[in-house]
Amino acid sequence: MQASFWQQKWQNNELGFHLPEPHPKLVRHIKRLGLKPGDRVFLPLCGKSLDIAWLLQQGFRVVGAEWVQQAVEQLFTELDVEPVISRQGELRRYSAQQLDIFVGDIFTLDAETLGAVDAVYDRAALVALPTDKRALYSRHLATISGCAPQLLISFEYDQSQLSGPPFSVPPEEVRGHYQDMFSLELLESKAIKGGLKGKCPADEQAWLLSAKSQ
Ligand SMILES: C[S@@+](CC[C@H](N)C(=O)[O-])C[C@H]1O[C@@H](n2cnc3c(N)ncnc32)[C@H](O)[C@@H]1O
Repeated sequence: MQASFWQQKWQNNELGFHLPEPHPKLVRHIKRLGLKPGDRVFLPLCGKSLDIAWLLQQGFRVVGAEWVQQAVEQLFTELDVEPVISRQGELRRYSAQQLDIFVGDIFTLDAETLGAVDAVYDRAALVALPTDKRALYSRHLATISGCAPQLLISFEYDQSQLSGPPFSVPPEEVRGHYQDMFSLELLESKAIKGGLKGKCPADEQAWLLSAKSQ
């Protein structure tokens, strides 16, 4: 997926992925990340997800990465917060109290720029990337986050029935990306009511990834 694909989605307001409420699996499973108030949670490919506002309300700090500036501007408008905008290498950083969003390609974000994170929450990030990018992404994410514990939400469906994104990333693929660095626990797997995009039978899965001790 090129930047232009996502730019167009945002420009045309084709935001089927954007939920009108915090993701129920985040709300249900956040405790498993073992976070304390003030801890910093990283949301790769964050869009303007309402999960961000929810995490801030729970007393966490949030850091995100998002390619499309329009998405980030909408996020800050909807939060009713004025960002301080600065340049950081190839990225722009939109900051406010407790919140940093890096605007640009996540693959250009390094650990130093990202800063310390206590957990990663991946919803519609791994599954938004095409096959050839997912292995690169999972390694990059683990590297820049220092193998922070991760709550990952993925989809599994018959890829021949629907072209992504979101792509089907079945359990064996999730394990293939992460099992050398993390212990994986499948927290839940449930059929999506009405199917994915109202068309295709699909399961949505929540995973807890905990770093293996070195
Ligand atoms: C499917 S949406 C999910 C957004 C959000 N996580 C949510 O749950 O609503 C994927 C988002 O990732 C952004 N994106 C795609 N590729 C990216 C990349 N390489 N770097 C940063 N953001 C990217 C897109 O612009 C889009 O907003």
